[in-house]
Amino acid sequence: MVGPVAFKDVHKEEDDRICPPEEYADIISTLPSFESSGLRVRLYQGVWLLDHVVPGIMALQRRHKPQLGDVVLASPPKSGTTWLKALSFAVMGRAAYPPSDADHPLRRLNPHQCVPFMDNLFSAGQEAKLDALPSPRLLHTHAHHSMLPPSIADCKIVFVCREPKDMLVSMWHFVRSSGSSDFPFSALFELACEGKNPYGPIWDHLLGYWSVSRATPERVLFLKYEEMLVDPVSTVRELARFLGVPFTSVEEAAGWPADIADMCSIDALRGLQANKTGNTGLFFKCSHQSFFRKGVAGDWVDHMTPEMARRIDAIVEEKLRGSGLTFTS
Ligand SMILES: Nc1ncnc2c1ncn2[C@@H]1O[C@H](COP(=O)(O)OS(=O)(=O)O)[C@@H](OP(=O)(O)O)[C@H]1O
Repeated sequence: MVGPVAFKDVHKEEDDRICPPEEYADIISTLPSFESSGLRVRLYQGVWLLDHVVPGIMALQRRHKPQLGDVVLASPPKSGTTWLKALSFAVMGRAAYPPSDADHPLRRLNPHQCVPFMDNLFSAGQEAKLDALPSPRLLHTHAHHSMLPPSIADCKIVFVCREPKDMLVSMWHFVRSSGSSDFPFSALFELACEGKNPYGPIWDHLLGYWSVSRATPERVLFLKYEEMLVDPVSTVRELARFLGVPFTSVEEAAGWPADIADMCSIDALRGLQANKTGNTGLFFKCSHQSFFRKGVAGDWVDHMTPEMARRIDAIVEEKLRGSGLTFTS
Protein backbone atom coordinates (compact mmCIF):
# COMPACT_ATOMS: atom_id res chain seq x y z
CA MET A 1 0.00 0.00 0.00
CA VAL A 2 1.32 3.45 -0.80
CA GLY A 3 1.65 6.09 1.87
CA PRO A 4 -0.33 9.30 2.09
CA VAL A 5 -0.23 11.32 -1.09
CA ALA A 6 0.03 15.01 -1.68
CA PHE A 7 -3.03 16.60 -0.16
CA LYS A 8 -1.70 19.76 1.35
CA ASP A 9 -3.44 22.99 0.56
CA VAL A 10 -0.55 24.17 -1.58
CA HIS A 11 -2.37 27.33 -2.53
CA LYS A 12 -3.07 30.25 -0.27
CA GLU A 13 -5.75 32.84 -0.85
CA GLU A 14 -3.26 35.52 -1.83
CA ASP A 15 -2.00 33.25 -4.59
CA ASP A 16 -5.37 33.17 -6.28
CA ARG A 17 -4.16 35.05 -9.32
CA ILE A 18 -2.08 34.58 -12.41
CA CYS A 19 1.31 36.26 -12.47
CA PRO A 20 3.10 34.94 -15.56
CA PRO A 21 6.88 35.07 -15.41
CA GLU A 22 8.42 37.57 -17.78
CA GLU A 23 11.25 35.27 -18.79
CA TYR A 24 9.61 33.87 -21.91
CA ALA A 25 7.97 37.10 -23.07
CA ASP A 26 10.32 37.48 -26.06
CA ILE A 27 9.63 33.99 -27.39
CA ILE A 28 5.93 34.20 -26.68
CA SER A 29 5.53 37.48 -28.54
CA THR A 30 6.76 35.76 -31.73
CA LEU A 31 4.19 32.93 -31.58
CA PRO A 32 1.26 33.04 -34.00
CA SER A 33 -1.83 34.30 -32.20
CA PHE A 34 -5.36 35.54 -32.66
CA GLU A 35 -8.07 37.01 -30.49
CA SER A 36 -11.64 35.80 -30.28
CA SER A 37 -14.23 37.57 -28.14
CA GLY A 38 -11.53 38.96 -25.89
CA LEU A 39 -9.58 35.70 -25.53
CA ARG A 40 -6.03 35.72 -26.94
CA VAL A 41 -4.88 32.30 -28.12
CA ARG A 42 -1.33 31.41 -29.20
CA LEU A 43 0.08 28.52 -31.17
CA TYR A 44 2.85 26.82 -29.24
CA GLN A 45 4.34 23.55 -30.49
CA GLY A 46 1.25 22.87 -32.59
CA VAL A 47 -1.20 23.51 -29.74
CA TRP A 48 -3.49 26.54 -29.36
CA LEU A 49 -3.15 27.82 -25.81
CA LEU A 50 -4.71 30.74 -23.99
CA ASP A 51 -2.13 33.46 -23.65
CA HIS A 52 -1.61 33.07 -19.91
CA VAL A 53 -1.09 29.32 -20.21
CA VAL A 54 1.97 29.44 -22.49
CA PRO A 55 4.60 30.53 -19.92
CA GLY A 56 3.49 27.79 -17.54
CA ILE A 57 3.89 25.08 -20.17
CA MET A 58 7.28 26.47 -21.20
CA ALA A 59 8.47 26.55 -17.60
CA LEU A 60 7.12 23.04 -17.01
CA GLN A 61 9.08 21.78 -20.00
CA ARG A 62 12.29 23.39 -18.80
CA ARG A 63 12.18 23.11 -15.05
CA HIS A 64 10.06 20.17 -13.96
CA LYS A 65 11.92 17.99 -11.46
CA PRO A 66 10.62 14.43 -11.44
CA GLN A 67 10.45 12.25 -8.34
CA LEU A 68 10.35 8.49 -8.24
CA GLY A 69 6.75 7.29 -8.16
CA ASP A 70 5.17 10.49 -9.51
CA VAL A 71 1.76 9.88 -11.02
CA VAL A 72 0.54 12.40 -13.57
CA LEU A 73 -3.12 12.96 -14.37
CA ALA A 74 -3.70 14.48 -17.81
CA SER A 75 -6.82 15.73 -19.55
CA PRO A 76 -8.22 18.19 -22.02
CA PRO A 77 -10.02 20.88 -19.97
CA LYS A 78 -13.63 20.11 -19.03
CA SER A 79 -13.29 16.39 -19.57
CA GLY A 80 -13.54 15.01 -16.05
CA THR A 81 -10.34 16.43 -14.53
CA THR A 82 -11.89 17.33 -11.18
CA TRP A 83 -13.50 13.91 -10.90
CA LEU A 84 -10.31 12.07 -11.83
CA LYS A 85 -8.36 14.13 -9.30
CA ALA A 86 -10.78 13.18 -6.54
CA LEU A 87 -10.86 9.48 -7.49
CA SER A 88 -7.09 9.14 -7.88
CA PHE A 89 -6.42 10.99 -4.65
CA ALA A 90 -8.88 8.81 -2.76
CA VAL A 91 -7.43 5.62 -4.26
CA MET A 92 -3.78 6.49 -3.72
CA GLY A 93 -4.25 7.96 -0.28
CA ARG A 94 -6.61 5.37 1.17
CA ALA A 95 -4.08 3.84 3.58
CA ALA A 96 -3.82 7.17 5.36
CA TYR A 97 -7.36 8.30 4.66
CA PRO A 98 -9.95 5.51 4.49
CA PRO A 99 -13.00 6.63 2.49
CA SER A 100 -15.16 6.57 5.63
CA ASP A 101 -12.90 9.11 7.38
CA ALA A 102 -15.09 12.08 8.35
CA ASP A 103 -11.99 14.28 8.17
CA HIS A 104 -10.94 12.98 4.73
CA PRO A 105 -9.13 15.75 2.76
CA LEU A 106 -11.73 15.43 0.00
CA ARG A 107 -14.40 16.39 2.53
CA ARG A 108 -12.65 19.65 3.42
CA LEU A 109 -10.62 20.61 0.35
CA ASN A 110 -11.44 21.17 -3.32
CA PRO A 111 -10.04 18.33 -5.50
CA HIS A 112 -7.87 20.92 -7.24
CA GLN A 113 -6.23 21.68 -3.89
CA CYS A 114 -5.61 17.97 -3.35
CA VAL A 115 -3.96 17.45 -6.74
CA PRO A 116 -2.05 20.51 -8.00
CA PHE A 117 -2.35 21.73 -11.56
CA MET A 118 1.33 21.88 -12.54
CA ASP A 119 0.91 24.16 -15.55
CA ASN A 120 -0.63 26.81 -13.30
CA LEU A 121 1.96 26.50 -10.57
CA PHE A 122 4.73 26.94 -13.14
CA SER A 123 2.82 29.82 -14.69
CA ALA A 124 2.72 31.56 -11.33
CA GLY A 125 6.41 30.85 -10.68
CA GLN A 126 5.40 28.72 -7.69
CA GLU A 127 6.64 25.33 -8.77
CA ALA A 128 8.73 25.08 -5.58
CA LYS A 129 5.47 24.03 -3.92
CA LEU A 130 5.69 20.81 -5.89
CA ASP A 131 8.96 19.92 -4.16
CA ALA A 132 7.25 20.14 -0.79
CA LEU A 133 4.60 17.55 -1.57
CA PRO A 134 4.86 14.16 0.11
CA SER A 135 5.78 11.20 -2.07
CA PRO A 136 4.37 9.63 -4.16
CA ARG A 137 3.17 12.86 -5.75
CA LEU A 138 -0.06 13.12 -7.64
CA LEU A 139 0.14 15.91 -10.24
CA HIS A 140 -1.99 17.21 -13.07
CA THR A 141 -1.46 18.78 -16.48
CA HIS A 142 -3.62 19.83 -19.43
CA ALA A 143 -0.61 19.64 -21.78
CA HIS A 144 -0.66 17.43 -24.88
CA HIS A 145 1.52 14.33 -24.63
CA SER A 146 3.81 15.73 -27.32
CA MET A 147 4.61 18.69 -25.03
CA LEU A 148 5.56 16.71 -21.96
CA PRO A 149 9.20 16.74 -20.97
CA PRO A 150 10.74 13.24 -20.74
CA SER A 151 10.69 13.61 -16.96
CA ILE A 152 6.90 13.43 -17.10
CA ALA A 153 6.43 11.26 -20.15
CA ASP A 154 8.24 8.48 -18.24
CA CYS A 155 5.78 8.58 -15.30
CA LYS A 156 2.59 6.61 -14.94
CA ILE A 157 -0.05 8.77 -16.59
CA VAL A 158 -3.81 8.58 -16.27
CA PHE A 159 -5.56 10.41 -19.09
CA VAL A 160 -9.27 11.19 -19.09
CA CYS A 161 -11.16 12.50 -22.10
CA ARG A 162 -14.73 13.22 -23.00
CA GLU A 163 -16.96 13.15 -26.03
CA PRO A 164 -15.84 16.34 -27.81
CA LYS A 165 -19.26 18.01 -28.15
CA ASP A 166 -19.96 17.73 -24.43
CA MET A 167 -16.44 18.86 -23.65
CA LEU A 168 -16.99 22.00 -25.72
CA VAL A 169 -20.30 22.78 -24.07
CA SER A 170 -18.72 22.41 -20.65
CA MET A 171 -15.80 24.60 -21.74
CA TRP A 172 -18.15 27.29 -22.95
CA HIS A 173 -19.99 27.38 -19.61
CA PHE A 174 -16.65 27.58 -17.86
CA VAL A 175 -15.36 30.44 -20.01
CA ARG A 176 -18.59 32.34 -19.41
CA SER A 177 -18.48 31.77 -15.68
CA SER A 178 -14.88 32.99 -15.61
CA GLY A 179 -15.88 36.46 -16.77
CA SER A 180 -16.42 36.23 -20.54
CA SER A 181 -20.20 36.28 -20.22
CA ASP A 182 -20.69 37.60 -23.77
CA PHE A 183 -18.67 34.79 -25.41
CA PRO A 184 -21.09 33.08 -27.82
CA PHE A 185 -21.09 29.30 -28.04
CA SER A 186 -20.93 29.59 -31.83
CA ALA A 187 -17.51 31.30 -31.53
CA LEU A 188 -16.04 28.43 -29.52
CA PHE A 189 -17.65 25.92 -31.84
CA GLU A 190 -16.11 27.49 -34.94
CA LEU A 191 -12.69 27.57 -33.28
CA ALA A 192 -13.02 23.90 -32.33
CA CYS A 193 -13.90 22.87 -35.89
CA GLU A 194 -10.66 24.53 -37.01
CA GLY A 195 -8.70 22.92 -34.15
CA LYS A 196 -8.20 26.34 -32.52
CA ASN A 197 -10.11 26.04 -29.26
CA PRO A 198 -8.02 26.35 -26.06
CA TYR A 199 -5.72 23.29 -25.91
CA GLY A 200 -6.84 22.33 -29.42
CA PRO A 201 -6.77 20.62 -31.77
CA ILE A 202 -8.95 18.28 -29.71
CA TRP A 203 -8.02 15.31 -31.90
CA ASP A 204 -4.29 15.82 -31.41
CA HIS A 205 -4.79 15.98 -27.66
CA LEU A 206 -6.69 12.68 -27.76
CA LEU A 207 -4.46 10.87 -30.21
CA GLY A 208 -1.24 11.72 -28.40
CA TYR A 209 -2.25 9.93 -25.21
CA TRP A 210 -4.23 7.27 -27.08
CA SER A 211 -1.28 6.08 -29.12
CA VAL A 212 1.04 5.89 -26.10
CA SER A 213 -1.60 4.03 -24.10
CA ARG A 214 -1.99 1.52 -26.93
CA ALA A 215 1.75 1.02 -27.25
CA THR A 216 2.48 0.93 -23.51
CA PRO A 217 -0.72 0.33 -21.53
CA GLU A 218 1.27 -0.08 -18.33
CA ARG A 219 2.43 3.54 -18.71
CA VAL A 220 -0.76 5.35 -19.79
CA LEU A 221 -4.27 4.49 -18.63
CA PHE A 222 -6.76 5.98 -21.09
CA LEU A 223 -10.18 6.69 -19.55
CA LYS A 224 -13.36 7.97 -21.12
CA TYR A 225 -15.67 10.16 -19.05
CA GLU A 226 -18.79 8.48 -20.44
CA GLU A 227 -17.57 5.02 -19.43
CA MET A 228 -16.77 6.32 -15.96
CA LEU A 229 -20.33 7.60 -15.67
CA VAL A 230 -21.72 4.17 -16.56
CA ASP A 231 -19.63 2.28 -13.99
CA PRO A 232 -17.67 4.46 -11.57
CA VAL A 233 -16.91 1.56 -9.22
CA SER A 234 -15.13 -0.35 -11.99
CA THR A 235 -13.18 2.82 -12.75
CA VAL A 236 -12.06 2.99 -9.13
CA ARG A 237 -10.82 -0.62 -9.31
CA GLU A 238 -9.12 0.00 -12.65
CA LEU A 239 -7.34 3.03 -11.26
CA ALA A 240 -6.15 1.10 -8.23
CA ARG A 241 -4.82 -1.75 -10.37
CA PHE A 242 -3.07 0.62 -12.78
CA LEU A 243 -1.50 2.61 -9.96
CA GLY A 244 -0.10 -0.59 -8.48
CA VAL A 245 -2.35 -0.56 -5.40
CA PRO A 246 -5.19 -3.00 -6.21
CA PHE A 247 -7.87 -3.39 -3.58
CA THR A 248 -7.21 -6.19 -1.12
CA SER A 249 -9.90 -8.74 -0.35
CA VAL A 250 -10.35 -7.03 3.02
CA GLU A 251 -10.90 -3.65 1.33
CA GLU A 252 -13.27 -5.24 -1.17
CA ALA A 253 -15.24 -6.88 1.63
CA ALA A 254 -15.42 -3.51 3.38
CA GLY A 255 -16.90 -1.98 0.22
CA TRP A 256 -14.12 0.56 -0.32
CA PRO A 257 -14.32 0.76 -4.13
CA ALA A 258 -18.00 1.71 -3.91
CA ASP A 259 -17.36 4.04 -0.97
CA ILE A 260 -14.69 5.89 -2.95
CA ALA A 261 -16.96 6.15 -5.98
CA ASP A 262 -19.73 7.54 -3.76
CA MET A 263 -17.46 10.01 -1.98
CA CYS A 264 -16.30 11.34 -5.38
CA SER A 265 -19.72 11.48 -7.04
CA ILE A 266 -20.72 14.86 -8.37
CA ASP A 267 -23.56 15.13 -5.87
CA ALA A 268 -21.29 14.39 -2.93
CA LEU A 269 -18.60 16.82 -4.08
CA ARG A 270 -21.02 19.56 -5.07
CA GLY A 271 -22.59 19.57 -1.62
CA LEU A 272 -19.35 20.27 0.25
CA GLN A 273 -18.51 23.74 1.53
CA ALA A 274 -14.97 23.45 0.09
CA ASN A 275 -16.48 23.09 -3.36
CA LYS A 276 -18.88 26.01 -3.00
CA THR A 277 -16.63 28.79 -1.75
CA GLY A 278 -13.01 29.58 -1.02
CA ASN A 279 -9.90 28.79 -3.00
CA THR A 280 -10.17 26.56 -6.05
CA GLY A 281 -6.40 26.29 -6.07
CA LEU A 282 -6.32 27.32 -9.71
CA PHE A 283 -4.98 30.88 -9.71
CA PHE A 284 -7.82 32.37 -11.62
CA LYS A 285 -11.25 33.54 -10.75
CA CYS A 286 -13.90 31.06 -11.77
CA SER A 287 -17.15 29.92 -10.33
CA HIS A 288 -17.04 26.82 -8.18
CA GLN A 289 -20.35 25.75 -9.66
CA SER A 290 -18.82 25.37 -13.12
CA PHE A 291 -16.64 22.51 -11.84
CA PHE A 292 -19.74 20.62 -10.72
CA ARG A 293 -22.33 21.81 -13.21
CA LYS A 294 -24.39 18.93 -14.64
CA GLY A 295 -21.95 16.07 -15.02
CA VAL A 296 -23.93 14.15 -17.64
CA ALA A 297 -23.39 12.79 -21.14
CA GLY A 298 -25.27 14.32 -24.05
CA ASP A 299 -25.75 17.87 -22.77
CA TRP A 300 -24.66 19.10 -26.21
CA VAL A 301 -28.21 18.63 -27.52
CA ASP A 302 -29.25 21.79 -25.66
CA HIS A 303 -26.50 23.85 -27.30
CA MET A 304 -25.95 22.55 -30.84
CA THR A 305 -28.21 22.15 -33.81
CA PRO A 306 -28.22 18.71 -35.45
CA GLU A 307 -26.27 20.31 -38.31
CA MET A 308 -23.55 21.57 -35.95
CA ALA A 309 -23.35 18.15 -34.33
CA ARG A 310 -23.03 16.40 -37.69
CA ARG A 311 -20.31 18.82 -38.73
CA ILE A 312 -18.07 18.40 -35.71
CA ASP A 313 -18.74 14.65 -35.50
CA ALA A 314 -17.57 14.30 -39.10
CA ILE A 315 -14.40 16.30 -38.45
CA VAL A 316 -13.51 14.35 -35.32
CA GLU A 317 -14.32 11.02 -36.95
CA GLU A 318 -12.13 11.83 -39.91
CA LYS A 319 -9.22 12.91 -37.68
CA LEU A 320 -9.48 9.79 -35.49
CA ARG A 321 -9.99 7.39 -38.40
CA GLY A 322 -7.75 4.34 -38.28
CA SER A 323 -6.69 4.99 -34.68
CA GLY A 324 -9.27 2.71 -33.08
CA LEU A 325 -10.47 5.59 -30.88
CA THR A 326 -14.17 6.36 -31.19
CA PHE A 327 -16.87 8.21 -29.26
CA THR A 328 -20.57 7.53 -29.15
CA SER A 329 -22.94 10.36 -28.40
N1 LIG B 1 -17.68 13.80 -9.71
C1 LIG B 1 -18.05 14.09 -10.95
N2 LIG B 1 -18.75 13.20 -11.68
C2 LIG B 1 -19.13 13.47 -12.95
N3 LIG B 1 -18.88 14.65 -13.57
C3 LIG B 1 -18.19 15.57 -12.87
C4 LIG B 1 -17.74 15.34 -11.55
N4 LIG B 1 -17.08 16.44 -11.13
C5 LIG B 1 -17.12 17.32 -12.14
N5 LIG B 1 -17.79 16.81 -13.18
C6 LIG B 1 -18.06 17.46 -14.48
O1 LIG B 1 -16.85 17.62 -15.20
C7 LIG B 1 -16.89 18.83 -15.96
C8 LIG B 1 -15.75 19.74 -15.53
O2 LIG B 1 -14.62 19.24 -16.18
P1 LIG B 1 -13.17 19.31 -15.55
O3 LIG B 1 -13.22 18.85 -14.15
O4 LIG B 1 -12.27 18.61 -16.49
O5 LIG B 1 -12.86 20.88 -15.57
S1 LIG B 1 -11.40 21.51 -15.41
O6 LIG B 1 -10.66 21.20 -16.65
O7 LIG B 1 -10.76 20.97 -14.24
O8 LIG B 1 -11.64 22.96 -15.30
C9 LIG B 1 -18.25 19.47 -15.66
O9 LIG B 1 -19.11 19.01 -16.70
P2 LIG B 1 -20.40 19.81 -17.16
O10 LIG B 1 -21.41 19.63 -16.08
O11 LIG B 1 -20.84 19.16 -18.44
O12 LIG B 1 -20.01 21.24 -17.36
C10 LIG B 1 -18.58 18.87 -14.32
O13 LIG B 1 -19.95 18.90 -14.02
